[in-house]
Amino acid sequence: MNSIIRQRLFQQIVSLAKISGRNYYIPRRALLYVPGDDPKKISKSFTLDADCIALDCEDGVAINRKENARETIRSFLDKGKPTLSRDYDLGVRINSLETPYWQEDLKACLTAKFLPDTILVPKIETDETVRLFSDELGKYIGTNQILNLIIYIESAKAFINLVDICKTTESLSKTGNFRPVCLVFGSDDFCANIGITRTEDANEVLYARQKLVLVAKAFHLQAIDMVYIKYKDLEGLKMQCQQGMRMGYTGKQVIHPGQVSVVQDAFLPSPSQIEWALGLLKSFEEHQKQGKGAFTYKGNMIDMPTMKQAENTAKLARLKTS
Ligand SMILES: CC(=O)SCCNC(=O)CCNC(=O)[C@H](O)C(C)(C)COP(=O)(O)OP(=O)(O)OC[C@H]1O[C@@H](n2cnc3c(N)ncnc32)[C@H](O)[C@@H]1OP(=O)(O)O
Ligand SMILES: O=CC(=O)O
Ligand SMILES: [Mg+2]
Repeated sequence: MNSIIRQRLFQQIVSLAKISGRNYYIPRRALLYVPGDDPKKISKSFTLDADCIALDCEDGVAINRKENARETIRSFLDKGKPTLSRDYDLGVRINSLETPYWQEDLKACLTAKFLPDTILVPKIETDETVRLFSDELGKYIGTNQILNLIIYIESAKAFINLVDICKTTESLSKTGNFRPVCLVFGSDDFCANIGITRTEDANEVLYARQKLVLVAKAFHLQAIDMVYIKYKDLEGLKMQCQQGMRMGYTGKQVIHPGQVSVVQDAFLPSPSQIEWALGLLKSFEEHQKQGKGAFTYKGNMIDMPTMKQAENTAKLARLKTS
């Protein structure tokens, strides 16, 4: 029941934003990977209600299927983006710019009859890579067309260069034909890169996971959390979503249909959190009028920072639309 109420709330907010004509923000709570060489899975992905579908040319596709993946993706794009009951983001994850595949991947999707909404670029390690991507994009699409760009940070070197990567991306986007929208924490590649393996509590990636959020927020980007590869364990997935959300993540990568609704539910505030936030904000306003900066609400001392936290909760839904 709670999830139905939250889903309705979410829909209402999206509709309101559209009516008011504000710049429409695409929420990406679940970013679902679909192997690009699997037409059956691609068709299925359009039935799953995921906020973001990433047709994958990269690690979900075997080396000897790269060509097949880009051709399959192109044939789906040629048919046009399927209209679903609500808006979603349709993207293509190309291969890393360090590989011999990425230019063909980009060409295949940018010369299709209909463009994807978004290009997801994995394993970006330096701002030079962003320049290279921007130049290549400019060969195919005009200045009146803007694609969303999702950047993957998944190595030690990428973390060292993260601020430069974001600064250059922001600056190039002012004149280029892309708009940076998200940073993704590629935890699995990150672990491989620094020579460790993932554990259930994810303590080994804590610093990197937090750093990604910090920089994403500084550049007004959405932060997409790591994949939960034990895809049949939905309780574990929910706990990891809540952990990520508490850190400031706005969404999570998913690999299986069963993960979509768990993640999308987890990345909305619960009705009780919304009620708490709205009650607190009302009470704050009344106390301000009485000249009281600090007061008690439901047993807790409230002042300006707590009010701002309540505002964050109340705005979370609005954040998805502004
Ligand atoms: C670290 C990273 O880079 S993560 C990104 C790269 N990895 C990926 O993209 C992996 C994506 N996921 C998958 O390929 C699959 O989910 C697997 C291999 C993990 C499991 O696949 P299956 O054994 O087919 O799972 P399962 O049988 O439970 O699937 C149930 C249904 O969902 C479909 N399905 C499974 N995964 C997906 C998906 N990612 N997208 C769309 N549909 C899917 C199956 O085709 C099947 O459909 P059906 O019931 O109509 O026959
Ligand atoms: O691309 C994602 C990852 O975890 O690696
Ligand atoms: Mg990766």
